[in-house]
Amino acid sequence: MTLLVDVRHRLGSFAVDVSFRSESGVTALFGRSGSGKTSVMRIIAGLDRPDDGRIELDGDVLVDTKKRILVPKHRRRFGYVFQEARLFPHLSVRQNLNYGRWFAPKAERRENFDRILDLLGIEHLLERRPAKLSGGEKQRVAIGRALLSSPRMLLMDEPLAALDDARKAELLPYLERLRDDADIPIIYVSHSVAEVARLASRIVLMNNGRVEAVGEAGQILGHPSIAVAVDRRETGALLEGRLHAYDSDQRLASIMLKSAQLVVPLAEELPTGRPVRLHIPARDVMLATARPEHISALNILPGTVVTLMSGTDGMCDVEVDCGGDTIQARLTEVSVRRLDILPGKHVFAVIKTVALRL
Ligand SMILES: Nc1ncnc2c1ncn2[C@@H]1O[C@H](COP(=O)(O)OP(=O)(O)OP(=O)(O)O)[C@@H](O)[C@H]1O
Repeated sequence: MTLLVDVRHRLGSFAVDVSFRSESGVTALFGRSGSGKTSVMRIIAGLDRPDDGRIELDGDVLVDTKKRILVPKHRRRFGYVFQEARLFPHLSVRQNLNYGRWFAPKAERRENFDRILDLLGIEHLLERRPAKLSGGEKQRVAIGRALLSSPRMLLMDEPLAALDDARKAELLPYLERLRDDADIPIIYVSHSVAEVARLASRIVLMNNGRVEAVGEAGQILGHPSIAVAVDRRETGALLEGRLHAYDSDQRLASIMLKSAQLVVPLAEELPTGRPVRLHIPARDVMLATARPEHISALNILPGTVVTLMSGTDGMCDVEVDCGGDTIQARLTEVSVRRLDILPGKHVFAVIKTVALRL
């Protein structure tokens, strides 16, 4: 699946001018509040007509202002999930789900009801009314309803924003399953680095109505331009690995990276071999020039300094290659000078275990 977006649109004093391509998997529209994410999503959805531009999905032209083509919203066959679930309160979960199914063209009304119930873990909720569901359960039903319309693409606008942290944590694994098993491309609007780090395959970084950068999630989250979207405190490296082992007594998982291993807190066991992602904020990484001893940190990785990027705040971000994975550490300029940190120097990256979360 390839979505091509190249549009310009004025909203009062705010101007949207974006151009990007999105492939399958989850493409996150990521940026600060007011950067224009929802405005772009509305144009893709067909809720707003852009002043100028083109949108194309797999060669199918949805918008071409020059040729006066504007495929209406209901013909675009997209599924939508918003911040709030917007379920019909007077209908049961089963009836809400069937409502979604009704929108699928008959020829494409795939018999995937059971598969979707299983994917989202909602089979036990079928006879309940929305008022008797938690926020996370409501969102799972809303996602199920969207999927049952056999959409060509799923548009999700901050689907976790209205949930508390516990419910967010509960819903995230379902969104991961959706990404990995449902075989449907997703455009996901978010301003949360934790969500995007966990879910996005690609990131379209938005700033003031424009695209600041586009690329693989790890590449964008580790790039200095990410500062337009997140506070510097949150920036860091995104690493991919596999669950190697789980210690249920200590509730610690061991994650195999390219060649290094990390220990990460994990409340519930996951199958070994499962791919996982870890976002390691640079502020939670220290550097030492000799292997530290008598230290509480469980994660001490040998590596080689690759680059140094000085900020304007007396801090310096140091990239360290640890056996093929690049980790970022934020140090004061004073420490950089004191330890004589330079490209090529051998160091040990010390990562606080409790800062890591799967
Ligand atoms: N219909 C409109 N008329 C005028 N200005 C608008 C209109 N819709 C949005 N805006 C402005 O456009 C800018 C971008 O808004 P948008 O909702 O797209 O941002 P966002 O990145 O999705 O933000 P948030 O994360 O807060 O939802 C904001 O300054 C907003 O006030």
